[in-house]
Amino acid sequence: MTKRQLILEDGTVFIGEGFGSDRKKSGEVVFNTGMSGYQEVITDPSYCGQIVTMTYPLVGNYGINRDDFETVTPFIHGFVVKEVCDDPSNFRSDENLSSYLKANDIPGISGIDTRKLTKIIRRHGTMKAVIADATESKEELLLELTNQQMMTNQVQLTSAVKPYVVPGRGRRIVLVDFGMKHGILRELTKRNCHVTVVPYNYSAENILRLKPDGIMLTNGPGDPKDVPEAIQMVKEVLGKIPLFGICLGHQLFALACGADTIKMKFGHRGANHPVKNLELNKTYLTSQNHSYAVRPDTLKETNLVLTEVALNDNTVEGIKHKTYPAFTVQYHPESSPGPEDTNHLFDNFLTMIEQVHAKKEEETYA
Ligand SMILES: NC(=O)CC[C@H](N)C(=O)O
Repeated sequence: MTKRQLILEDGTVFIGEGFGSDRKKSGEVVFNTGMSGYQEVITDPSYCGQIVTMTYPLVGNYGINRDDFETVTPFIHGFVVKEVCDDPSNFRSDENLSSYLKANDIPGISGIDTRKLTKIIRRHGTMKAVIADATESKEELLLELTNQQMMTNQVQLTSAVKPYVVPGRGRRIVLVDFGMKHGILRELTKRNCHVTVVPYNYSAENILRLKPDGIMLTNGPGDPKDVPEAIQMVKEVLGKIPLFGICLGHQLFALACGADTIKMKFGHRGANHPVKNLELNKTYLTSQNHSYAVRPDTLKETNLVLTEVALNDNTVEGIKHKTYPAFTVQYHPESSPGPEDTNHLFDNFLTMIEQVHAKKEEETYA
């Protein structure tokens, strides 16, 4: 095994063993607290450009299988673990983690103190980092890293390029793809929806032309303010078609309604984030992956209602429109990976669509 190094922007150096690809790559280093679900994490496009470290100490033990991909092409820039398992044991396993990362050009580093790394990120906030061969000069790598810009406009890389249809016999949903996790598509097709997936910059006019029963905004990487086309589109479809948004989709909806977003110090990434639904007075365990959040103080001047908050730090986790059929969540009701406590939100979306249709019919035939 080759010795590799992980260098952080603040000069901290971790030496470990390489696995996966042996190329040098930099990115924003973040941590995920899930105890399993590494395959879904690696293939979640919202991590585009990030180096992900898992806080759970053993990763790779059930291998990589053909079922759990969240996208075909992974977008993460590096993977950091305490211990990597090269001999997975699971009936679904097709290959080990290292060979999967190697095939997808993603460098990995193992054998480092991931608790220490996580504590540094928590104290300092997320920062730039690079994974490189241990023989490379630390000073030069650090200089290179300091001069590098954090990645922006990642949605352009992760979104679908052209629209496509996943046929079904149920309600017609336009799914605006900012870097969609396949879990979202799965939840819609499971409910027989006829889904038209469209790119991030598809106009409101073109969406309305498809005569959808509902519009869904997916998750996606980076800063929501990097996607002004989508904010404009949401403004134009709002009130016309029922809308549901997840994660980046939630942030874009908030911006379109006049609220603001901020970058968090180190974000939320994991499979056990407690969220309280203020309307139902119920707490759910949720799967999360976000760096940005809606500013609660900016909701006052909008037509939005705060519906859910994170119990760990009061982050805005859910909002809805006061008058229009539209609601969004910051967390992942499609889970993958994580608990399925909030899977019913897809049913709520379809119920909302039925109610809008029933009302329209009533008005037409009254
Ligand atoms: N998973 C997501 O959609 C993440 C949204 C946004 N990129 C953030 O980091 O906050």
